[in-house]
Parts: sequence; C-alpha cells; structure tokens
Amino acid sequence: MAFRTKNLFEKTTKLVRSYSSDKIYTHMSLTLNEQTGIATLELAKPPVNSMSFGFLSQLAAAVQQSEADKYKGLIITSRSSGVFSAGLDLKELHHPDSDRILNYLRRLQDVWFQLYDCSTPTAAVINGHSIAGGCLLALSCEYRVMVNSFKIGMNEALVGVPVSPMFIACMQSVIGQWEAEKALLVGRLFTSEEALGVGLVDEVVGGKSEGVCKAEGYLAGFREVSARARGLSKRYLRQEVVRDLVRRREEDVKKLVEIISSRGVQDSLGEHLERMKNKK
Ligand SMILES: CC/C=C\C/C=C\C/C=C\CC/C=C/CC(=O)SCCNC(=O)CCNC(=O)[C@H](O)C(C)(C)COP(=O)(O)OP(=O)(O)OC[C@H]1O[C@@H](n2cnc3c(N)ncnc32)[C@H](O)[C@@H]1OP(=O)(O)O
Repeated sequence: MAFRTKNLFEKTTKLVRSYSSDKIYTHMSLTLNEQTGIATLELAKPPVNSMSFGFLSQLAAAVQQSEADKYKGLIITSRSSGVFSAGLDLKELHHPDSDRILNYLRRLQDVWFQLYDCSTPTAAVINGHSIAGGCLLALSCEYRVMVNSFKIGMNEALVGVPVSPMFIACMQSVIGQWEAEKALLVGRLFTSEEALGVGLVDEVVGGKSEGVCKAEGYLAGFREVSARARGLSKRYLRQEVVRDLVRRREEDVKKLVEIISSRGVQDSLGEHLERMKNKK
C-alpha cells in the first residue's frame, strides 16, 4: 500500500513539518493513502484529546487541507485506545481571561463551520469515549462508526454549563428533537450499543481497524459520484442549520462568554475539575 505521510506526530514533543504546506501539527497527524485518496486524521493530544485553542487551530488547518487537496474522504479517529476526545479543554473554560475565551469560542465556531460544511466526505471512527465537544466532532462528520464498550454524549448538564445552540443543532439533526431533548437535558452519556439504538452512531464494531474498514467502505461508496455535485448537495442539505448559526454566531458567543464567566458556572466547572482530580 502506498501511504504518503503528510504529517506525523512523533512522541509528544517532536514537531514535524508538512512538506506540502507550512502547517505544523503537534496534536494530530494527517496521513493520505494515495491509492484511495482517503486521508486519516488521527487525534494525538495525550491524555484525552481535550480541545485547547491550539488543538482547534490544527483541526481547522487539517480540514482546510483536506478540501484544498481534494481528498476523496477524511476519516477522523484517535491515537489513544481509550479516548476519542474529552471535549473542550476545561482549563480554557475555568477562570478564563475575557479576550481569550472570546477568541477560543470563536475558534470553536470556525472549526465547526469548516468541518460541518466541508465538501470532503467525512467519517468518524470513535475508538474511545467521546464526550461533549468530542461528540460534536463526531456528529459533524457524515458517518460514525464506534468501537464497543465506550461512552458518547453531551454531558454539559452534569458539568453545569448550558448546551450551546451549535451542539444542540447537531444532536437534533442526527437523532431528532425528542431523543435530543431527553439526552441533553440530563447530560446522558450513551454506551456504544445504546448510541446505535438511537441512531447517534451508524455502526458498532469490535476494534479500531475494523472501524476504519467500515469508514473506508462508506467513503468508497462515493467513488462513482461526481465530487462537485456531491459537495453541493451536502451543502444544500446542511445549509439551514449553518445559515441559522452563522446569523446568530456573534450573539451566541457573547451570551456564552457571559454565562461561562458567571459565578455559578465557574463554581460548577471548578467542582467538576476537582471531581476528575479526585477520582484516582
Ligand atoms: C454558532 C455557535 C454558537 C455558540 C458558541 C460556541 C461554543 C459553545 C461552547 C461552549 C459552551 C460550553 C460547552 C462545553 C462542552 C464541552 O466539551 S465541556 C467538556 C466536557 N468534558 C468532560 O467533562 C470530560 C471529562 N473527562 C472524562 O470524563 C474522562 O477524563 C474521560 C472519560 C474522557 C477519560 O477518562 P480517563 O481515561 O479515566 O482519564 P482521566 O479522567 O483520568 O483524565 C486524564 C487527565 O485528563 C484531564 N481531563 C479530562 N478531561 C478533560 C477536559 N475536557 N479538559 C481538560 N482536561 C481534561 C483529567 O483532569 C486528567 O488530568 P490529570 O492527569 O489529573 O492532570
């Protein structure tokens, strides 16, 4: 098999420069299979692929690269065997500097718009727990394959932060209004098998390599389809959600900064971080 490694995350400290562009990925690697034209984006920010500002910036760059280089498909998965992504970096949300949190949430919106609205066919291989922002990442792809015995969902209700409109829209569009309401209002985390039951994921498999094969199978289904027509159809199918969120994005982000900065939410976040520290 002919693999061209556009970028490789080696250990945790080494920076590897892509030779096709000037982008440096330290939190993920992007590898193109030249035979199939399908690239794999492997998230590699130990220990839990939390979405820091830097992580979101690299994710945005990788999605941009997949569109610019006209990949036939993009598979998002994790290098960790236990966690796909723990979601937003709670340290970015706890006691935030007012400019930084504004920029952070804007960056999150930007990367979501890029991924959700990209013409490249996308699939997520969820080979570990996928919490809140991690679930959003998977839901923004077109197809989801999940390895068994993990948890996925949006736990904001348990963290004490409201579920933001972007997260709600994605959940609703995949599992429908009633299932989304039931899950989001209590911060439900689904097992892989339960997620399959409500349509949150499309397939459940025994391991990552089987998951990658299933995702490749989904993406190969577009081989005979015009990429341009497909890309436009995807945009049309998703445009209602995008249009509404673009229209209100500044209003949403300012409101969220206000909510996140409030005493009550900061106290809840502090308690959540403390619980995580003490669980060991
Ligand atoms: C138009 C648009 C409109 C709107 C604007 C846009 C955006 C709106 C945005 C925001 C609103 C707020 C929304 C937030 C959504 C989120 O994503 S909040 C994050 C929620 N995530 C969690 O609560 C995950 C918590 N983590 C876990 O449950 C477990 O860690 C996990 C099951 C993932 C893995 O378990 P395990 O393997 O046992 O690992 P540990 O628990 O031991 O963790 C290892 C270390 O990692 C640290 N850590 C875990 N999660 C996070 C995290 N999310 N951020 C930062 N750090 C994390 C943990 O503390 C351990 O650290 P230590 O080793 O102790 O130093």
